Amino acid sequence: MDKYDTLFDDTAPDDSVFTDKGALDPLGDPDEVVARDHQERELATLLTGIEEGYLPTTVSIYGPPGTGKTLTTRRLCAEYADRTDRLAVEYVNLKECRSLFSAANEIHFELTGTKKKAYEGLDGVFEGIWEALAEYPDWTVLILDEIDHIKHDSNYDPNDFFYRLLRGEGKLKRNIKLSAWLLSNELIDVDLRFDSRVESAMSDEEVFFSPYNYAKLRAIIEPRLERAFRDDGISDHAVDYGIGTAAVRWGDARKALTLFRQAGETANEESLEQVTEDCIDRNIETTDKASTVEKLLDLPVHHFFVLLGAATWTDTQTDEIVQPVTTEQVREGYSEYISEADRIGTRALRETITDLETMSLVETWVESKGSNGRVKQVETTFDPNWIVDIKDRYTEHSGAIEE
Ligand SMILES: Nc1ncnc2c1ncn2[C@@H]1O[C@H](COP(=O)(O)OP(=O)(O)OP(=O)(O)O)[C@@H](O)[C@H]1O
Repeated sequence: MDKYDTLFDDTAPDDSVFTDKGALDPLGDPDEVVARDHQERELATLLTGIEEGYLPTTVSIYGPPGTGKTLTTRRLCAEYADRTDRLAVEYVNLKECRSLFSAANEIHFELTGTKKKAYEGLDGVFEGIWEALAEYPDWTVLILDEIDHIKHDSNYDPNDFFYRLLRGEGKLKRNIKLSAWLLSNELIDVDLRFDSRVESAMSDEEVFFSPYNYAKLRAIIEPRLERAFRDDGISDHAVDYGIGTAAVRWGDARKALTLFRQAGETANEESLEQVTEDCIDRNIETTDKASTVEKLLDLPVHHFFVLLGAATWTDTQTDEIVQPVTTEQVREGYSEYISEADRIGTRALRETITDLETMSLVETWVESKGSNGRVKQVETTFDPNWIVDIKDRYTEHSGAIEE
């Protein structure tokens, strides 16, 4: 027996509580969309509009993470496209796009399999998009996932992107019937503050995905638990408790699946016969932390360092992080990380704090300080050590500038 035999022997699951752990993979494609009847009906009504010759220019599909927006929208569109020759559906995820040019190019790539060169600019990319769509069926739904990752960049602002997408000359000239379905956590026009020409080109259609309550989460999770765990691999109490906790804390199916997978791993590590409530309890914070860290790593550079600025004030005696802090302290903390030439001004910093509050990463409130007037207090909604711990990872991941 060589060292690898021993290694594989040691790590092979032994009396595992799982029979098919993959059933808890949130990226896996479930057989059925459940508990979204209302949204499925709304989306189907929009799609069947082509039978009367109408699809809205835009549909805003929004709601918190893990509420089934991507799954439901893609599934509905694919099912309908299978039933008619008149509709094509394309899906593009914009999460990794660092500029508006690259976002448009990603759409171009999805339609043609090729990318445009930078010198062709946004106009060149959109011309390529319209040329490609001219060969498509009568109607096209373009699903743009994580559209909230689109931000102002040094060459274009989101209005330039949307105006071309909705009212591009090449589109009007070729009479292309394109409906852009915009998936995001916040309502996109509120988030990006569109100008009036973009506002007027957008339709009012909105479909909201609310956080899952206990009953809905149970309908989604229970069939997956049955596949994932062996008979008696998880106690009924743990199932109730895990789903209840996930519904109250997050309403997010992705986090609920992750919580049960990690709880199962804890049971295995401790050679337990069953996943218990205690296994669930011990993984709640891990699940919270994993999803917060993912969110933090995706923040734009100044948002990240402003937030870090709010998380790095320490007590000189105990070395523990102190919160809440004032806006002025946030600014000082932020200045530690970003060189003077690259820093944003006070007004932009205040707006960044407001953005962070909208993303539920900080809470703020105003306190009266007697003769010193009223002072805004800022506190992270998560353990501040989490952002301190990932500073280097963030810098590597984003190529951010540091002093
Ligand atoms: N209604 C549902 N029926 C079955 N599975 C679901 C449902 N909702 C969510 N899930 C599971 O949760 C996973 C995450 O859902 P989905 O990606 O659609 O969420 P989302 O709202 O688009 O999230 P985000 O805003 O983070 O992109 C799905 O891949 C699926 O495994």
